[in-house]
Amino acid sequence: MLGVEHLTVKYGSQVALEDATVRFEAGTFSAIIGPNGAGKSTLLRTLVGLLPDYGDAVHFDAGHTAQDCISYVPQQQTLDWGFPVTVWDTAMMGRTGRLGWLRWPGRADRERVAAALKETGVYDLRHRHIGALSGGQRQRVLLARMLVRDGHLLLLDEPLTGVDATTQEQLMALLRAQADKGRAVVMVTHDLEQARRWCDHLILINRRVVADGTPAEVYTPQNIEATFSTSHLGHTHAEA
Ligand SMILES: Nc1ncnc2c1ncn2[C@@H]1O[C@H](COP(=O)(O)OP(=O)(O)OP(=O)(O)O)[C@@H](O)[C@H]1O
Repeated sequence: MLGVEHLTVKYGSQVALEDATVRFEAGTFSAIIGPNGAGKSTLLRTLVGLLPDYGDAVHFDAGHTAQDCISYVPQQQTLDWGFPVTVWDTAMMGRTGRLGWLRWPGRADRERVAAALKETGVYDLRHRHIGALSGGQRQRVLLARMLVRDGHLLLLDEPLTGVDATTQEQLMALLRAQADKGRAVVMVTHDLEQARRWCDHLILINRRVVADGTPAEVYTPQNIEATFSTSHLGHTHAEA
């Protein structure tokens, strides 16, 4: 449904990803796993279209373009939580557009937002400003904003960061259910155990794709060693 072929991404002289070829299918919950600096966010950002220089390496199935089918949830800490909007308005942005009111929300939009906030467990907080939420509550609001877009492809960058164990399980179940409805769900995570339990497709990366397949195929001591034995965090040009 969506994939990259022979993708190499450089930031200046630094190689963040090298010759990566991966594919994500509808009805599948995929996890991209690797250490800090492995290129996970870079892969996701390329898929979303945030690195337009590499757009040629991204492939969609016929009839789709990125804009009409992707719902992207960036890392929570990259967003401005001081912005004076409520939980309700933030979720509504998933339908009406981020900058201003591209169109006035109608009854169907309000019903969709209410349902998503209930599904993610933050409906009772809908009048609260997003700055006054806990980390786990913020993550739930981001998921609600993703759900209301009703995209076919859900791409999430570390959705479990700062979330307690009970909430993590709820969020995983919610994403699993989205895949079971026929959507392609792709999550970046550090949590190999969690991914193994909930996902049906694992991709281990450490600048290169180390392993790609079902949890049974991928989850081997050799693959884990090869993925996590070296971190590319802080790699310099000389090291690369
Ligand atoms: N905008 C940028 N400019 C320069 N270098 C960058 C940029 N973004 C990422 N990098 C570098 O590219 C490499 C891959 O980064 P990326 O964010 O994709 O890794 P990651 O696997 O998501 O890491 P983490 O688990 O720490 O979030 C890192 O070495 C990082 O320092």
